[in-house]
Amino acid sequence: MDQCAKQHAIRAEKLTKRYGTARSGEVTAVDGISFTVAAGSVTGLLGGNGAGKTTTISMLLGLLLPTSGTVEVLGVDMVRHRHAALPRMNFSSPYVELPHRLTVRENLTVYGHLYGLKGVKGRVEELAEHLELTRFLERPSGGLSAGQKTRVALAKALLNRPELLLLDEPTASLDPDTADWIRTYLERYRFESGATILLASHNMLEVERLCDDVLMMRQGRIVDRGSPAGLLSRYGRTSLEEVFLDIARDRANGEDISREAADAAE
Ligand SMILES: Nc1ncnc2c1ncn2[C@@H]1O[C@H](COP(=O)(O)OP(=O)(O)OP(=O)(O)O)[C@@H](O)[C@H]1O
Repeated sequence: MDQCAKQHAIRAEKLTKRYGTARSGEVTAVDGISFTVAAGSVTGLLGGNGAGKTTTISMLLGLLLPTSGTVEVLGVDMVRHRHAALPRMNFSSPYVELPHRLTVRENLTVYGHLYGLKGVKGRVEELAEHLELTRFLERPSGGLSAGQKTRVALAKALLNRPELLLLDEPTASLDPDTADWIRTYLERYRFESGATILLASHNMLEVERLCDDVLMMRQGRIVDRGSPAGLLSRYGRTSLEEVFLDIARDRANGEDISREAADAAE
């Protein structure tokens, strides 16, 4: 592995995705973005509804082909050789449901076999214990609460001990207590495994707490990036929520910030 791949878990160059729709013509969901994600970091992908976060994550996973540009994950070109990277990464989203009728154990076991794991039974039980799911293992997945489903989705995403974990809104629609539990779990997982985590989130407190680095998207472009503390100081704000609103509403306080932001986003 070259030095670059060791430093960067993700490297995207001029990544673009256009969707063609019969009714409204072409939509440019991701518009020539270039960015890196440092290995071992927790990086937040932020932006308003429709900014292009899910499309970006789908290209990182190799689920969507870019219209143009390149994307490298763990040193692997995801357009040409994604099968070399997929066993080393995983993904969780509250919007992707596991088959409802299968029990939690059956679902996790099926995924364990799909990932080609050895010792699937033991791994399922270990994760069930870590994520406090043991008593739900024989229950159909469809009958679980949102918080329980999120923990099952996370267990599925951790089965193969991923070096890169992509999370789309990991605490969406969870109560504050359950959301806090998930965040604490993710902090511990990152500390213990050294994994890289890229998370898309609309929860600014979550991002301030978990992320070392933040990529801000608007209309398919990365319009700023930096550490939460760096962004607060650059925008002269006391919370990331205010920074988010400044960026989402294109309300940079004077030209200096616009220029600094453009430099940071490069
Ligand atoms: N399959 C598709 N066909 C056509 N347009 C799409 C498709 N998927 C997404 N889009 C459009 O691409 C743009 C980016 O969508 P995307 O889902 O990536 O944004 P997002 O940042 O994840 O939004 P949200 O926070 O609402 O989930 C939007 O304008 C959306 O309408």
